[in-house]
Amino acid sequence: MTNVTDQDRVLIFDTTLRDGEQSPGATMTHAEKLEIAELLDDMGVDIIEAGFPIASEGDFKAVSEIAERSKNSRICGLARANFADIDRCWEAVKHAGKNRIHTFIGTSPLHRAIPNLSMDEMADKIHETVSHARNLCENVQWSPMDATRTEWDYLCRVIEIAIKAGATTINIPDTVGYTAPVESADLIKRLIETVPGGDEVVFATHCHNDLGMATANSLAAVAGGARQIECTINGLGERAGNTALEEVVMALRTRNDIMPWNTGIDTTKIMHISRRVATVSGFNVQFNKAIVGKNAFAHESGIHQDGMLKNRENFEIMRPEDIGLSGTSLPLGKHSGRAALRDKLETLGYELGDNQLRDIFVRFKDLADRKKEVFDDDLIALMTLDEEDDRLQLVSMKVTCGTGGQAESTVELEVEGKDVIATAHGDGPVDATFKAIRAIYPNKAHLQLYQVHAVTEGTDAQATVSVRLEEDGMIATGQSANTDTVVSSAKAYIHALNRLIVRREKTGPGADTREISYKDLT
Ligand SMILES: CC(=O)SCCNC(=O)CCNC(=O)[C@H](O)C(C)(C)COP(=O)(O)OP(=O)(O)OC[C@H]1O[C@@H](n2cnc3c(N)ncnc32)[C@H](O)[C@@H]1OP(=O)(O)O
Ligand SMILES: CC(C)C(=O)C(=O)O
Repeated sequence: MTNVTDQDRVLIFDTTLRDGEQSPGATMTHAEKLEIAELLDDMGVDIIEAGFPIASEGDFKAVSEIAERSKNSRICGLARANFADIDRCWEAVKHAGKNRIHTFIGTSPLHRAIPNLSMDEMADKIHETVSHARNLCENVQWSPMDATRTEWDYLCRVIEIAIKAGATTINIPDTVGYTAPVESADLIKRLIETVPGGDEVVFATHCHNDLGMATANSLAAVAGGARQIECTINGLGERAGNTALEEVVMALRTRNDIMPWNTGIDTTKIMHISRRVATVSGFNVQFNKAIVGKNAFAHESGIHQDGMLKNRENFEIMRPEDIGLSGTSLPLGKHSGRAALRDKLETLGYELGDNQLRDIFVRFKDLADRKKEVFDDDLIALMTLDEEDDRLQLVSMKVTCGTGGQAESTVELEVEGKDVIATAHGDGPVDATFKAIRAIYPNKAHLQLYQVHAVTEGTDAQATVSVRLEEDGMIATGQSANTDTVVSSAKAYIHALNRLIVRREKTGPGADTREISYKDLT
């Protein structure tokens, strides 16, 4: 085992600002780095790897300022195996109340070939550089890069040298995401047991996700005796990324029965920092990403929604509140059932009997078949529109429009039980459609208002159209919601006309002296 005093405690080492920033395109500004470091410090990250100070003036300044501002976390910088890197790193991290120099060199046969060093020459370099780092800083981490592809005997030898030279943490990087969970646990366990002094340092695990096993490998390493997990927010990092902080932390918390190790992370801060890192890095989180994906606590299908409404534990192993979300989301879509629809309508203030629910459910499914997600406004629009007593009903319509000529609209209406078709041309598809409706049902009503709102998000948003007609001082308004703006416009116009007809009738005999005349143009 390691020298972590509390053997149940796993240290969280966050490298979002170093390995995370190495994701092509994820570069963050100075101010953004300071903000993320503050959030990491505030959420209880034990060690923040704030950058690679020799890499650039900007990295040096960022690490220095993060070190100056740090409150609780230990601030660490990365350095290659040479004095210049280590000195520069120390210059930056020395401002922190708690600091660390992290120095590394590639120890696998492939990586030894890069600087063209023999095994003995590399061993000497490790001794020199770790000793140098330790003379500057009492907290030194050493990493044999590509450890999981390094020969066992050589790995033991160089780790022993680093420990003797003063390293306090030995990190075992799976640099190319090559290892598997069983191997990861076994490697750490055997290193701790075999390397002299192995039980006096902290062993750490640094996994990459090339085969999608970073989280599993990190947790297996902890089972093998590692007491520090290196990770990043949202799993940001080189290639397929690093172990995701939110995954290992929530896994340890949720399955503490079989993984009895704790972290110091305030998990309620996870969602906020995940969103900030996504924004500043420009790397959106995939919808189905564990813990922080948009769908991680969302249930659309009817059977799941019904189960959730009866008991959330039916389909949730964590509480969304534990990561800082306000609650579960039950988005309505084509897979939803009556239970979720009724629940949602009730929260919107609609109390429905069974028959009403049945009717609205049919209309809801019809809409959901045309739309990815049905939002609250969609439901309100569905509830508001009642087409029961309409004299004029839209049967079908077809519109041709574009460049090089007037728009043409052919509309088929059912007028008091009889189907009538008219074709008209106009200045755009809506104008042509209104003219076709007027050809079928002539009237002298003036169009006082025509308004379109996209009430929901996306290109498949529902367009809510409002139309106001005025005839002889009588005003009638109509509304409609549809994913097709022109269809929505036609329906709103027809809705207003229907209301006008009712108004005329309500003003008594003689009020509507005009005959309803229409032409069958088919
Ligand atoms: C697995 C990891 O994530 S390791 C960290 C990787 N991160 C980065 O590389 C990001 C920051 N890096 C940089 O800004 C630049 O690479 C710098 C400033 C560090 C170096 O830039 P340059 O001097 O132009 O070198 P360049 O990047 O072309 O090559 C890397 C050099 O470092 C050497 N090197 C690589 N790792 C180590 C090491 N651990 N110890 C000593 N030298 C090393 C290489 O052999 C090569 O040296 P050479 O130029 O003498 O052949
Ligand atoms: C510097 C080391 C720890 C690294 O990032 C890796 O090996 O992936």
